[in-house]
Amino acid sequence: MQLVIIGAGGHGKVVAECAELMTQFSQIHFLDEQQAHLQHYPWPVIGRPDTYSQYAGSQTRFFIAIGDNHLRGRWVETLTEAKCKLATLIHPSAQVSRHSQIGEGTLICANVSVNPFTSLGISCIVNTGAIVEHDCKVSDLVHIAPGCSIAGGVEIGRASFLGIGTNVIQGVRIGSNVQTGAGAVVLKDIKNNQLAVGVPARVIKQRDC
Ligand SMILES: CC(=O)SCCNC(=O)CCNC(=O)[C@H](O)C(C)(C)COP(=O)(O)OP(=O)(O)OC[C@H]1O[C@@H](n2cnc3c(N)ncnc32)[C@H](O)[C@@H]1OP(=O)(O)O
Repeated sequence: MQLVIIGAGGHGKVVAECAELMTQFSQIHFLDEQQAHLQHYPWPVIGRPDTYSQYAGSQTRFFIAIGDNHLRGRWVETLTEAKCKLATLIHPSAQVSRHSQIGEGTLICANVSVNPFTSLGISCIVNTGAIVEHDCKVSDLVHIAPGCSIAGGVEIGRASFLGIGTNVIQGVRIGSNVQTGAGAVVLKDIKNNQLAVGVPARVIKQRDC
């Protein structure tokens, strides 16, 4: 099975290394706009993203290594319409409960813990060292940045981004397209399309839908 990763930026490197450590892909390639500048990579950059269909087939899995949640979502739509299959990548050092559900195209990075009866949607990023406790519902396209701790029974809506080191107490509901700042401590619900920062987290801005 070969893996074709769309996006060879910083996040792409983390994705490729995770895939390499999983040892189930015979080849790992990138598609990126910056093909000419990335020849030093250990994983070849074989074309631009818009050439993806050339690589589709039963022996190929795709992974979208784009940090922007909304842009990643557009790629999910494109690849799904083209019937391209997405890989789900789980770093060997991660602890993922067998009683949790992980959606297609999701990345679980090094030293992450996902506890029982938690579900993660399609094309989420659970970044390095994050903890997602029991009974959480994490919707599609959510990014949980490195070092976040999400307590039990938390809900996180579509395409939200929890900034690095965010802590969320149990039972909180975070809407869709929410962003939290680095180090935020979320003690109460956050509605859709809001940016919240600080300890405790307070909403400071509306985000574009
Ligand atoms: C592997 C990886 O690298 S994954 C990526 C990890 N990266 C992150 O998690 C980034 C998180 N980003 C942040 O925390 C940013 O500071 C953001 C998104 C909150 C900034 O949002 P912006 O809309 O640009 O806000 P801006 O910088 O104008 O700040 C607005 C106010 O919030 C304050 N503020 C910004 N970030 C924070 C924060 N994390 N905590 C507390 N206050 C903050 C600013 O000081 C400013 O206050 P002021 O109005 O009193 O001067």
